[in-house]
Amino acid sequence: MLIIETLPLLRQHIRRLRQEGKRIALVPTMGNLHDGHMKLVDEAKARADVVVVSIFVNPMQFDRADDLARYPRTLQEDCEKLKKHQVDFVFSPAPNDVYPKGTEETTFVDVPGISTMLEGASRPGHFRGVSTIVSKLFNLVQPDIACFGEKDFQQLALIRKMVADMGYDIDIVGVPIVRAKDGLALSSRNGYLTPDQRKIAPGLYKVMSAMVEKLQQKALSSEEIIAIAEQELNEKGFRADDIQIRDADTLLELSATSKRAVILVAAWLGQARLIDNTVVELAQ
Ligand SMILES: Nc1ncnc2c1ncn2[C@@H]1O[C@H](COP(=O)(O)OP(=O)(O)OP(=O)(O)O)[C@@H](O)[C@H]1O
Ligand SMILES: CC(C)(CO)[C@@H](O)C(=O)[O-]
Ligand code: BAL
Repeated sequence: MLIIETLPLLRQHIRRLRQEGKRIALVPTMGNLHDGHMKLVDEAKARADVVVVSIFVNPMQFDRADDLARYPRTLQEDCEKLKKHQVDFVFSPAPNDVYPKGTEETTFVDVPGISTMLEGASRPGHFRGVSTIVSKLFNLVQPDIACFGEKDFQQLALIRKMVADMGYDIDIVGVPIVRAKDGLALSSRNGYLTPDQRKIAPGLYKVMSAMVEKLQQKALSSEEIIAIAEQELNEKGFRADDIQIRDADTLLELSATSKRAVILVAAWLGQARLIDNTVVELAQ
């Protein structure tokens, strides 16, 4: 496994791989890798000749300086895990090389609509940062496929629209959420939880699962289901942030023609803002 830190060296290897006709998969990450990331890596491995994992804590997608400063950086442990999964290349560039002019003055990619709704409204500028860095990674790595987790449901929708709108010839693979045995979706930010908070954390999945049942029973309106969920979360010790039931295909409000709903939950637990989601097929 080769760890590459500079853009010219990465370009050199990509040029060679393309000349050799290799099929390249990209797995973009911010590091502090867990089994969720490894599932992305394994999917990539199964679909390509060469796997490139990028590890870059992208300053442009953080709307809060404290969130960026404390984001866990564990490059050595990450590389050991990736080596065990037979990854070929780790790309771990320095922020100054990715953004030589800083993040304010640089050219950006913005996906209208999706980038300002839901998580985009809670985290202003976040999705502009995501679409810009992913676009830059696509240009550098020139992958045939790229894997993203369904845990970041809106991010996956954003990337799919960017790829369609910009005409990238890249197959986007969505990978189902990997959970701990107690239901908690794996996430780097789970590391911010104290042992007591970690015991409360699966409550987010439980409340979300109860929302699924209520939605399928059709006895309550979406507003009523959301209000109950907020109350349940707050009673468990969370601070409910944003709870939504949307059309899974458009991310807009549910309508009579919606085929699938997505329940999106975001709640604070101590220092961690946890997110989760689940898709519900709607009987017509
Ligand atoms: N539990 C999971 N199951 C499946 N995919 C995941 C999971 N957690 C993260 N991913 C995916 O891994 C990729 C990199 O995510 P990232 O490095 O931000 O990790 P994270 O654990 O989501 O961290 P964060 O705390 O920032 O949310 C994204 O495509 C993300 O959706
Ligand atoms: C896709 C991504 C690596 C871009 O920085 C990030 O948003 C993430 O980890 O999901
Ligand atoms: N996995 C999403 C990246 C972020 O929270 O910034």
